[in-house]
Amino acid sequence: MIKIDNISHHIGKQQILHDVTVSLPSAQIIALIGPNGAGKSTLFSVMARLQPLQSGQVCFGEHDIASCHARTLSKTVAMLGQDNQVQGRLRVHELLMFGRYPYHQGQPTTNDQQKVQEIIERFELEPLAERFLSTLSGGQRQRVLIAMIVCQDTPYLLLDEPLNNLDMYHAGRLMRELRELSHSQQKTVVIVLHDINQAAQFADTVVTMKSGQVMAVGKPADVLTKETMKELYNVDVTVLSHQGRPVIVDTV
Ligand SMILES: Nc1ncnc2c1ncn2[C@@H]1O[C@H](COP(=O)(O)OP(=O)(O)OP(=O)(O)O)[C@@H](O)[C@H]1O
Repeated sequence: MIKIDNISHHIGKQQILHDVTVSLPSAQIIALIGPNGAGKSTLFSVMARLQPLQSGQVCFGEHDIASCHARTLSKTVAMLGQDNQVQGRLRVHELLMFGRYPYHQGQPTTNDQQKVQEIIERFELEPLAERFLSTLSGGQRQRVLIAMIVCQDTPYLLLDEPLNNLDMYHAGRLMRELRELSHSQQKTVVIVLHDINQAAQFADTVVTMKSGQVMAVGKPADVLTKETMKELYNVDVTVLSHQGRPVIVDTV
């Protein structure tokens, strides 16, 4: 379980997060949704200790981020941010091996090589494995970055808009792979999504955020309602149902 307790965060004089308190269940896909500027990325940065914890507490299972050793944290939580700079003169398989760094500390073992190969196959990256990152398209680069995060093999993954640049096939493939990882390997995947229907189709739990606060937590069918969409995005929608899950149609 991820326990987020009373997290407030200021940047300069502006308060970005207001007493965020939420418990997120393990071994699930948890979609974090909300309008632009709601504080989703800021919350992720605080959780992954990329920004200092100003108040409150975050625990990934038994690990409290305030006291957790850096190497332990890097084996516990992996995060894909929105602003990813990658070194173009690296080949894809070399970048994936970077994801294994917390384990090999610069000296990869056969186990690390096997893990990288497994992820290359799982994410259908064989045709790209020898390519330099500088030669990849935006969507290909995004797929490789996500694969690197998965190579880190942490029980908790924080993915900030991973579907950016992905076409319909690769977006669906990724969401299915993440669901498989969460259910068969008990990984807890928290994923910021702007595509509400991806959240509706794949999430086990949906968390909504607005103005630096958590508004609701629950199953997609309970949270993704006409009223919630109006409150969050000021958009009028029709909510249909497909195989027991909501489908949101913008009806403006
Ligand atoms: N470095 C910064 N300096 C000042 N304000 C910032 C900074 N970083 C973020 N903010 C502000 O904090 C608020 C929350 O931003 P954040 O990136 O966390 O939102 P978000 O929910 O991830 O948005 P989006 O969906 O647009 O990615 C926004 O109002 C943003 O302008």
